[in-house]
Amino acid sequence: MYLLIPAAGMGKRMGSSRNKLLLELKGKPLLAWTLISADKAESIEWIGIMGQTYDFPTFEEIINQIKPCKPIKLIKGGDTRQESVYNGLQALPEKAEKVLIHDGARCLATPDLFNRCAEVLQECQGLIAAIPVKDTIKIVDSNLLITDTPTRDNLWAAQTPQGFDVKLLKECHDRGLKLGWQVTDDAALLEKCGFPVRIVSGEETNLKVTTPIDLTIAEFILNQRAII
Ligand SMILES: Nc1ccn([C@@H]2O[C@H](COP(=O)(O)OP(=O)(O)OP(=O)(O)O)[C@@H](O)[C@H]2O)c(=O)n1
Ligand SMILES: C[C@](O)(CO)[C@H](O)COP(=O)(O)O
Repeated sequence: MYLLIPAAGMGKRMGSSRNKLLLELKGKPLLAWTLISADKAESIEWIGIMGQTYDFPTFEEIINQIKPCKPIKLIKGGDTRQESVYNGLQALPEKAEKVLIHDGARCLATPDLFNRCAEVLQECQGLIAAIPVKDTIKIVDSNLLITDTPTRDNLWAAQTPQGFDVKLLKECHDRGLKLGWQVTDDAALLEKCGFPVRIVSGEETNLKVTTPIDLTIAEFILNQRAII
């Protein structure tokens, strides 16, 4: 299975002056934790990382320290996650038929989650890891007045890995580019094109490190894992 890791963001919500994936968590950059887990997943045979070119020297240092047993390719990222994934898809080896895409910022995903997604992807064209929403969600208008309360039973919080047939995902990305769609995950492109996307049970601990409090929570989770 081929894996693409979008890692070209800025981390605005983290308030960081550099790519948040280079911030340290228990003595290692966030990206290192993501790579270590992907490298441990037996189902993954090749890893592409999309980054801004000015971060490549630091990415190379991280890779040299981890010494992954899989080939790693650095790919120039874009201005949005969507563009970064688009570039990643163009850089896949020609023989790649299926691909998993996993945010560099989801640095706590376990090897088991990668393996489970890879296995299910053998039987479908598109999937995402997701977990049932625990809160009651409100839809609000521009005046902060509630307009609706969707039934929680139908609500799932999207995570990554997300996995797809390479040819189909490329077609959906091309269509999105042509029609100016802006989406925050790859599944949304398949949805808009009318293709089914399956849910795979995600992990509650698979948070996306987005704001400063997420770093504290991620450290707590890693400390718990070290004890067990
Ligand atoms: N131009 C971009 C923007 C985001 N990403 C990646 O997409 C993932 C999810 O994005 P997010 O958590 O939103 O990261 P940032 O864009 O860095 O954060 P922010 O939106 O707060 O600036 C991250 O691994 C990020 O590096 C990317 O590859 N290319
Ligand atoms: C793909 C994703 O991680 C699923 O939760 C998320 O949509 C990334 O979006 P963001 O807006 O870049 O945080």
